[in-house]
This record gives sequence, C-alpha cells and structure tokens, in this order.
Amino acid sequence: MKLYSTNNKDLRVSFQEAVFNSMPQDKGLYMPLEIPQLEQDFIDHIEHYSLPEIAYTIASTLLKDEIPAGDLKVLIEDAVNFNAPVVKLDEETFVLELFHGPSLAFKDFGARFMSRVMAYFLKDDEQLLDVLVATSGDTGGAVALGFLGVANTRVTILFPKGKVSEVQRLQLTTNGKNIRAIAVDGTFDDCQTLVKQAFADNELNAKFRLTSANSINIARLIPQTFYYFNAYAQLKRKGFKDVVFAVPSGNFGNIGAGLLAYKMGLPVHQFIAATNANDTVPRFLESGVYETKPSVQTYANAMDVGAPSNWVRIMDLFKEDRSAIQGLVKAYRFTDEQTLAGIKEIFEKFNYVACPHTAIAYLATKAYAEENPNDESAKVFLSTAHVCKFPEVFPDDILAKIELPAQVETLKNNPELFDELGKEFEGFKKYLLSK
Ligand SMILES: Cc1ncc(COP(=O)(O)O)c(C=O)c1O
Ligand SMILES: N[C@@H](CCOP(=O)(O)O)C(=O)O
Repeated sequence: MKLYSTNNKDLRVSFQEAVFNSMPQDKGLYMPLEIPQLEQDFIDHIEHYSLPEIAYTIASTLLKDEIPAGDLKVLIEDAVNFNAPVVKLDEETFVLELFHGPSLAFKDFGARFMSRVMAYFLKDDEQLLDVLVATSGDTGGAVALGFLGVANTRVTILFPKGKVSEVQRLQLTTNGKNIRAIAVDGTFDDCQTLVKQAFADNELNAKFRLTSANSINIARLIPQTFYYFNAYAQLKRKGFKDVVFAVPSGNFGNIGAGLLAYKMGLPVHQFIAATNANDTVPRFLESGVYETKPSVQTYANAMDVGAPSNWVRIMDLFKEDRSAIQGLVKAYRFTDEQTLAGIKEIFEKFNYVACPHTAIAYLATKAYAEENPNDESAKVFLSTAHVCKFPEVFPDDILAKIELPAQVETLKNNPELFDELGKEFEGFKKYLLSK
C-alpha cells in the first residue's frame, strides 16, 4: 500500500512510514494511492463471515504487501476481540453498538489496531516512540488502554480541562506506566492544534520520535471500515439488501471510514452525517463555504469539534467535488434541547438508552426517514459510546436504568494523575522538552 499526501499527490510513502509519521510534513493527510475493491464474491456472501474474518479480509486486501498474512491474522484477532452487534429497534430501524470494547467507545477499533500495528513495526533497539493524542473525551481512553504497557512507547494525552465527563477523565488519568495526561485550559480544538504544532516543530522532532494516535493517522481509519462491512453482513442475515448509515460526527473520522468502505465496494444506499451545534460540515454542504469556527460545548462533548480534521480526506476521496458528496451524504445538526428530547424518545419508544452522540444519529435517521418515506432500506444509526460515560446528561428515570460495567467500577478506586497547561504552544513545548 502506497500513500500520498492530500497536499502533494506526487508524494509516495509506505504504510509503515505513514503510520509512524502520522502526518506528512506538508500538513496534508495521507491517503491510499489505490483503493482496492473487495472481491465481489466475498461481498455477495459476506453474511457467512464473522467480524474477525471480515476484518482480516479488508486488512489483507489493503496491507498484504506490508504485513505477512499470518502476522496480520494474529494481529487482527487480538485487536478485534469484541462484538459490534446490530440491534433491532423496529422493522426498519437498527442501532449498531460500537461500545463493547475495553474503553466503551467505538475508538477501541482504531486504537487497538493502531497500537498493535505500531508494536509490530517497532524494533526494541529503536528510539522511544512518543505518541501524542488530543481528545475531546473518548479517543484518549481508547488510546491509553491500547498502548498501556506497549514496550518502547510513551503516550501523552491532551484533554480540554473540565470538558470531558468523569468516566472519560478517569480513563485518561488513572493508567500510569507509559501513559501521561495533560488537562489543557482550552477546547478540544486547542488540544488538536497543540499536537499539530508539535509535529511541525523542528526542535521537538530533532529530540523526539513523535507520532499521533488521532484519526489523522491512517492506521486509525482502516479498522473503522471493519464494522461497516460487518453491520452489512448482519443486515443481510436479516434479509436487507439496502442500508443507510447515520454517523454521529465530530472529527469525521468515523464517517470517513464508512466512505472508504463504500469506495472498497460496500453497498451503501445513503450516509447521514449527524452533528451537534458544531456544524462546520453541514454548513459547508449547504453553502459551499468551508468555514471552521471555535467549538462550542454541548451534551455530545466528544463531537465538540469546530475544525474536523478528516474532512480533507473526504474531499479528497470525492476529488474535491461537493456535489458528489451531497449525492451520498446528507447532513443534519441538532441542538442540546433536541438531543435530550431524542434520548427521551428512544427510551420511551424502544426502551433503549442511548448516549447523547447516539441520540443525535437517531434524530438524523428519523429526519431522513421522514424526508424519504419510500426508502425501504435498513436505517442504521451508529452508537459510539456506552451510556455510563455521560451520567450528567440523563434524567433520573433513565439514569436508573444504566448499569455500570465492571471496568468503570474499578476506575473509581484508582488515583488520578495529570498535569495542567495553558493552550499556548510554548508551554506545551517546554513541558515536552523538560521530560
Ligand atoms: C462517542 C463519540 N461519538 C462520536 C464521535 C465523533 O466521531 P468522529 O470524530 O470520528 O466524527 C466521537 C469522537 O470522535 C465520540 O467519542
Ligand atoms: N471525538 C474525539 C476527538 C478526537 O478525534 P480523533 O478522531 O482524532 O480521535 C475524542 O473522543 O477524543
């Protein structure tokens, strides 16, 4: 697999280089030079395959020249060792639960695959790998667990102070070992900017071997295609041929992976991008003007992103043609008030508790179904995080239904350790250089 930069189509790097560089020097993002199609026979019979089998088929189609088949199989079976069930709510409405991994969010797919790929490529005698990651809530926890104890790596997680939930914060700050966390006095976008500035800084690059575990890293995106194919397999078993996916979106990595899956041959009738008030992409699809804005805080905190880093990848996938994207991707945005009403509606209608991010995808599914009453496709909204991560959002009667998974109970007994910094790059740089 060769990759180019969205800012330089002539650049060529291997997958291994792209994973460790995470971002090209020209500040674009890496994209695969060729997007291979999965064999039609595999797609036609996908309902006969398990999630690890599907994941292996996709990964080997993309990475066969980079990781030998036997090693890749072992890596996939270790990384993707939890389920992603499609749960039926009514005749045409389904929820794809992506929170059954160790950190209780869909990020486990990307983070576990990426940490194992890096560990596979890393040699013991190489310089320590410094993994930087900005999080608005969930990525940090998944990356921390994915890399905890991985030899020759050190992870630095930047999170916006006071803007992540308690469970999310505990997941970031109670690990110790090779994981350290920094509360930044700013927003997620500030954290993301600090990480990008670090990659562009000569002094830091001379001293450290820096890489990113954010979805700017191509190794995060590839494994997120697995669950789209796997959801399609489950729906085929239920007799559906056409699928609509509604994706709660912030940095647009998740829907970007869905669109990559589509380009690899996954038959999808429609994608729906669902956002909170941070609506840079819905505004762009409507107006053609791409204008990032400082992020605002919402109940769906992990989607509080004003400058979605993966949008350039999606534009690149569709050759910068907004109308081609508009044909395949509908976008909707919802306020906090609507999100709360959505949570209550899902509970009352289906006796199902959905997190605020998931509720936004549900509302978008509903809006799409109302606008397209003749579309008989299975409507699948992605549930991206376990409800226990956001207890402060739920009314008491719904809160009472939420069971705490064992790993969350344990977290509460562990001491928290984190440093605090402002959002200025100089302070962050000084911090890194002093350690
Ligand atoms: C729970 C949850 N839902 C949705 C999102 C948005 O996903 P993406 O940034 O890939 O668009 C995130 C953060 O990434 C998240 O943590
Ligand atoms: N919503 C994310 C933000 C980081 O995005 P990523 O796509 O770079 O992982 C989070 O939960 O941290």
